[in-house]
Amino acid sequence: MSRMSVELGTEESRLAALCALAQQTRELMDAVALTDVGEDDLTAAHAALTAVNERLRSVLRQTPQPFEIAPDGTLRHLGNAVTGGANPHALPLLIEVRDGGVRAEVVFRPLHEGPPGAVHGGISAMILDHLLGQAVAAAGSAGMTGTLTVRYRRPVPYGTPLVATAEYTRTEGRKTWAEGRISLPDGESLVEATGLFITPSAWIGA
Ligand SMILES: CCCCCCCC/C=C\CCCCCCCC(=O)SCCNC(=O)CCNC(=O)[C@H](O)C(C)(C)COP(=O)(O)OP(=O)(O)OC[C@H]1O[C@@H](n2cnc3c(N)ncnc32)[C@H](O)[C@@H]1OP(=O)(O)O
Repeated sequence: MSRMSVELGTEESRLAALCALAQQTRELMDAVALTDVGEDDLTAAHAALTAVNERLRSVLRQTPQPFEIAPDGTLRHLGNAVTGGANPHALPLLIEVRDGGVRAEVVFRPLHEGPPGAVHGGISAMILDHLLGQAVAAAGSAGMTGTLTVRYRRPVPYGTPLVATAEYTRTEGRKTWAEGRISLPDGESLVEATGLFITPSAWIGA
């Protein structure tokens, strides 16, 4: 039996197929947001999607893909709304941990529109919430967001490569603070955030 035939049909192979479906779904959502086809095409697409929807709903989980240890030993959360490869809502954001902070390259899409021609402020806040949370987790103080303060300095464009970064700042007991921003590649900051994250007592057995 070849190595390929052993891997096919494993859970990892099924998860890869699920992530590919999620990516196709993102592209579908982008197409729905931008399509300018006529009513006949819209009606036909609706019928085709109804059939796909019914097929997928024939077997449903109670919750999205879990937070888990991947076969390569890394933590992953394929169901996460910001980073999850299996979640069509996620960009998905790929976060690197480095130099005492976290960093991700982001290209927002027309799907994320808030004010005409710019990204919705809630979407920017969501990305920063997650990135700050990841920065405190990387510093060893994982927690839930208690407060998030966002300063919107410039409209955030979609279709443009941007950089999002965050760093741990300090800890007092179960409270940890972090700060971050979404910037243009030249470093100009568009949105800045500070956040307080609280480690629930249950996570530390306190
Ligand atoms: C075993 C599992 C291990 C898991 C490991 C995970 C690894 C992570 C890896 C990768 C990270 C990914 C990154 C994700 C990022 C995304 C994060 C989100 O979007 S989180 C969703 C939005 N946030 C909520 O839904 C919170 C809802 N609120 C709560 O659950 C509680 O209120 C909580 C945990 C925040 C606090 O509850 P209490 O019971 O633990 O804490 P009390 O005892 O009430 O307060 C402790 C101290 O904190 C202050 N405090 C509490 N809530 C506050 C708040 N909202 N703002 C300011 N201060 C607050 C209190 O005044 C108190 O301060 P004093 O000690 O008296 O000085």
